[in-house]
Amino acid sequence: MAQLTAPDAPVIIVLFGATGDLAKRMVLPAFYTLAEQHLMPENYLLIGTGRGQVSDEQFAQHIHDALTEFATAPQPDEWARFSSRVRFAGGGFTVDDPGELVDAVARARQDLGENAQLINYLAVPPVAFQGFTAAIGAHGLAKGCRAVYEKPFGSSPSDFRTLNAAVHEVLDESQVYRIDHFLGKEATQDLHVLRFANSLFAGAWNAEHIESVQIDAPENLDIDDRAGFYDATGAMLDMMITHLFQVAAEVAMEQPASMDADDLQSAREEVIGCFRPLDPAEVVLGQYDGYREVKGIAPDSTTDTFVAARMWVDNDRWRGVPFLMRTGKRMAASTQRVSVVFKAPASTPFPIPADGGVLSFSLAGNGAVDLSMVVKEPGPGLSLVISDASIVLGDVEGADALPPYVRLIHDVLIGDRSLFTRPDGLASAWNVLQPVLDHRPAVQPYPQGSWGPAAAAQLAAPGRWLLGQ
Ligand SMILES: NC(=O)C1=CN([C@@H]2O[C@H](COP(=O)(O)OP(=O)(O)OC[C@H]3O[C@@H](n4cnc5c(N)ncnc54)[C@H](OP(=O)(O)O)[C@@H]3O)[C@@H](O)[C@H]2O)C=CC1
Ligand SMILES: O=C1O[C@H](COP(=O)(O)O)[C@@H](O)[C@H](O)[C@H]1O
Repeated sequence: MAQLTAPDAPVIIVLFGATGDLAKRMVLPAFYTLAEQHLMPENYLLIGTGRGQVSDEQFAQHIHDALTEFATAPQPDEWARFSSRVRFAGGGFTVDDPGELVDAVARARQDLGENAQLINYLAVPPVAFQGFTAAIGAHGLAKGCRAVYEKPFGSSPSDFRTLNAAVHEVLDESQVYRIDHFLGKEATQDLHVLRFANSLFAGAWNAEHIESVQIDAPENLDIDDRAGFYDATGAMLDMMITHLFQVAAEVAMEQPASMDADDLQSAREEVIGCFRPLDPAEVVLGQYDGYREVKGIAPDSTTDTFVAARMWVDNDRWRGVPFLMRTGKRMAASTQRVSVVFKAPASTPFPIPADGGVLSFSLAGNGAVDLSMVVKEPGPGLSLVISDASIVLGDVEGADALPPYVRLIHDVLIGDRSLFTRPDGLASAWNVLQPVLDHRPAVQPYPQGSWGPAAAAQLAAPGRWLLGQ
């Protein structure tokens, strides 16, 4: 891959939700990493904003604390350079009252020049997207800006449509960057690279050769201190309609005309239009035992902390191939694996073990690609066994893997939208979910540390989930 470079033009970043959970875990450490790796432009300012009154010094200290807790404690020289570019504009930001933000941006423009690229980063809960977008329009911060929206972009099909229309009243689509950080993972990008660069897989990437696709993202994590957000969201929206659908689209898409941002984005987002609306009978929802006792969760909550689904892709390439998806909190393991299970050969001169041909991608960390194959057990007889070969992406020669938020924020800085989602894809994703929203399956309990409700195993029949059973 081409070496990443810093943009030339000065940048002003306005970070909404700057003292929130996502900001401290991911976004602020990502900006610091970009600065440390000389991937920020020479001149930039980072303006945090929120409803409270926070001084520039307090905000800088907040970032320092976040780096120390969630990344690594910054080196004094680098920190001095970074912290001198940090500001905070408090007092909230609404259509009626811009608080301190408009003045802060005006001062930043005086310092950096009128040609500075403005980036509005909305690291706030989805419920706040619309109000901030309207205020960005009302107070003159929309013209020429790039606007980054966290996920989920909307909380229901109608909310998505309303939000999308409200965003387009203020911003042109080309200004909008909807983040799905699974698209920024190294191994997710290998889903398309490996396939389109190796004829070994390109020719076999279809229903004739593939038996099933499994996208499995169990987590043993709890909901930490995100009870309010999580109880209103649940696993289906937090993970499935967002991350797992985008990863499914990376597996299922047709070859893009080129690797240009528009072509890659089109190939991925268009195939979501072929995902068949889910049959509620092919969806299992679960809630782990003890969830309702978590602080901040309603005692009668029916929120899903687990979802498993069997989805079908209605096009010639994928007809008849189940896409099995599963994710949940407080499960037996934390892993993120996409497995392409190849069919056994139609005729063989010997009986072969099951599950021999599996190409799988570990999306966690820097990622890995694993191939399991049937081989002869070395020795005198003809005994067949399954053996694995693994490519750890971080060990590939020349590897300089970037964490997903670093990669995606860098893409925003240089104006590359290829790894961001598009409204047509999101509209299709909501359509796929609609039957389950209309006829929601009952939420079944499951023990903490398990693989979810027993009914989920049935979705994989006559096969099985490769992980955990
Ligand atoms: N946390 C995580 O691990 C991840 C989060 N995300 C996404 O990031 C976004 C932010 O999540 P997270 O940081 O956890 O959320 P938080 O609940 O921590 O909210 C972030 C900040 O947004 C401001 N805020 C909250 N509610 C409102 C409101 N109604 N109106 C105006 N401002 C508000 C608050 O700032 P103040 O009080 O200063 O105004 C708050 O500190 C969400 O869309 C989430 O889905 C995505 C991936 C992972
Ligand atoms: O967006 C989210 O993703 C995380 C999992 O992300 P990763 O960084 O571990 O790959 C998930 O735990 C969280 O609930 C969800 O909001």
